Amino acid sequence: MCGIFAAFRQPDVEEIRHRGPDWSGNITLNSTILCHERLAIVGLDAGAQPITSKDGELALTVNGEIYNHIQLREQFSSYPFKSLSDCETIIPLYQKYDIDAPKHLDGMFAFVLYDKKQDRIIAARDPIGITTLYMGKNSKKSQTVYFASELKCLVDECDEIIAFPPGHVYDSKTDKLTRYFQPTWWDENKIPSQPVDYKLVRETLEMAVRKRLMAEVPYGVLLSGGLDSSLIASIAARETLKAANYTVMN
Ligand SMILES: NC(=O)C[C@H](N)C(=O)O
Repeated sequence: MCGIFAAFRQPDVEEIRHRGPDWSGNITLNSTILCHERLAIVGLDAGAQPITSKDGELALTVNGEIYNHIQLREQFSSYPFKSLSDCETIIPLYQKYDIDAPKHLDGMFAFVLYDKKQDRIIAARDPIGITTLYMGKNSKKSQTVYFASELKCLVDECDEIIAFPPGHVYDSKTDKLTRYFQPTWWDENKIPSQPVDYKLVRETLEMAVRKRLMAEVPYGVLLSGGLDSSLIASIAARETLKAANYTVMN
């Protein structure tokens, strides 16, 4: 499991080292530090983080898997990607959409992006909070904001800590958290009138499992033994076999 840590306008701290374990990286720009402990899943050889933009003005640290990264690469075909990392697609998304960037991601993620020119930090967490992220402040350093995958990175330094709310984005420019995930089904007045379409349920579940199998490393399924996990395991097994046959035939 990857781990991230960021201290906006206050470098220091080493508490996330135990995660990864494939790579440890950090970058300091102005007085902001971003750290990354990597468990390599996609873009194995060149996906080390923090990732920077070509001009070095943007730096990014991510714990997550971006399922629509191939589509995003196609969308930003003129962006000079440095790696095959799924996470690098967040940089051109930020350049185009600013704090709306997370709206265009399909995945589980927690990321922190630092914009050097603006001395600005953006952080976001996936729509339902699959990936952990905490945010902290220290009342004696009013300018400083901390982010980390684990609470223990922040407890010694911060006197105010929150679990970063799922589906939100933080912007240091306004010092505000904004909800970006606003699904239409949240409107309690919208009661679906369509009868259940079991074929659609099946296809949607299959698609959901398939897109999570994008790893370039071996994977497994943690089973509780109930109906849901058994279904997921059987779809995963079938999809893996299909992919293996396809690879052999080609
Ligand atoms: N695993 C991660 O959280 C980061 C990225 N998806 C990688 O494969 O390196």
